[in-house]
Amino acid sequence: MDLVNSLNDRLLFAVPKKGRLHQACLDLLHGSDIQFHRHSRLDIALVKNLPLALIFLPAADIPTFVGEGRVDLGITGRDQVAEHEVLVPPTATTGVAEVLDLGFGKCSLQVQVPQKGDLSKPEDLIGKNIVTSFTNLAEQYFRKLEDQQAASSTNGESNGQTKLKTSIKYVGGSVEAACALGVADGIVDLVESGETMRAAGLKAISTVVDSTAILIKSKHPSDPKLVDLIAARIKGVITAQKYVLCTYNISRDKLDAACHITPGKRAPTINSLEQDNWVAVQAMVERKQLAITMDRLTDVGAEDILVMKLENSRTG
Ligand SMILES: Nc1ncnc2c1ncn2[C@@H]1O[C@H](COP(=O)(O)OP(=O)(O)OP(=O)(O)O)[C@@H](O)[C@H]1O
Ligand SMILES: O=P(O)(O)OC[C@H]1O[C@H](OP(=O)(O)OP(=O)(O)O)[C@H](O)[C@@H]1O
Repeated sequence: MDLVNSLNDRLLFAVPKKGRLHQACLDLLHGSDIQFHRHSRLDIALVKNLPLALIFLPAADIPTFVGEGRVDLGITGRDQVAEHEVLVPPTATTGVAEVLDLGFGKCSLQVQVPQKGDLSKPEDLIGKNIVTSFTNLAEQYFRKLEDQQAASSTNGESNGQTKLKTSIKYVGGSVEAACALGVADGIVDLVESGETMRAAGLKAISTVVDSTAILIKSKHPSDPKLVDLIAARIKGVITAQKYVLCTYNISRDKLDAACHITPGKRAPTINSLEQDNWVAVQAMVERKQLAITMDRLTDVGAEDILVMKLENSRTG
């Protein structure tokens, strides 16, 4: 099969080929009924049931391919998009547009320094050595810091474009080792639980950007209708993961209090029961609020509270 020719007339969708976002993306594709078979060692997979091809790329490269318009859609971290967009002028016709926040892959890009030592605030790192995988964001961050410092020492007159005093060096991974190895005074790296940072004897002193995985599209996708369809399917899966369906019985005189606790996405569904003055209520509840919602429903007199997992959804 001539794989490259069979990409013609297909929407191209980039997915992280490895790393922290890979499995969650595969689960999302599965939930969206995007069916494909990926041959081993091949980074392209044709989708069987839609005019779509998946391109498996490193998360860091996805904003470039989507931003240049070579690929129509992609999933990557907001941090990676921010790193790429630093170099895209605001008026450019290239670059990416965010379609949807996917909620997973939560982490923060933070400035970190050794726990033991004299460095305690970002300004202390001006003129020192920084190691990071996010050189554009780090340069932008320290440029702003240096400009602010220059402006305050010259009563507001900053000359803006002088050479950066802080040295920013790129490494592709294991950034946290740089301070212990004497290569850096501080690092700019991702933190989720903070375990990696603490294990390396580091502490965070500032946040450059907060991140989650996002669905992005090029500014001129080849098939905007198909982009909308894929986005709607993915949104359906994300919403189904975020909410559960809660049902309960309650007497009519307590209904107002109960509906206040479970207002649903639009409004709760209320059906009369055969028993006088009793109704059955059905409403979507955010999964993370579930336990507290059930406690409060019980307090106002709800009975027979049942919770159901959502398989998929299409909501407004
Ligand atoms: N610890 C983490 N917790 C949550 N999300 C993370 C974490 N680390 C990274 N991410 C997200 O995943 C994206 C890809 O990072 P990751 O380090 O997994 O990629 P990679 O360099 O391609 O993979 P690998 O590190 O396996 O070579 C990051 O840009 C960020 O958005
Ligand atoms: O706060 P934590 O939960 O410890 O997670 C943060 C770590 O996760 C990522 O690295 P990853 O493990 O993906 O490997 P890498 O260093 O090769 O990028 C990131 O670069 C941090 O090192």
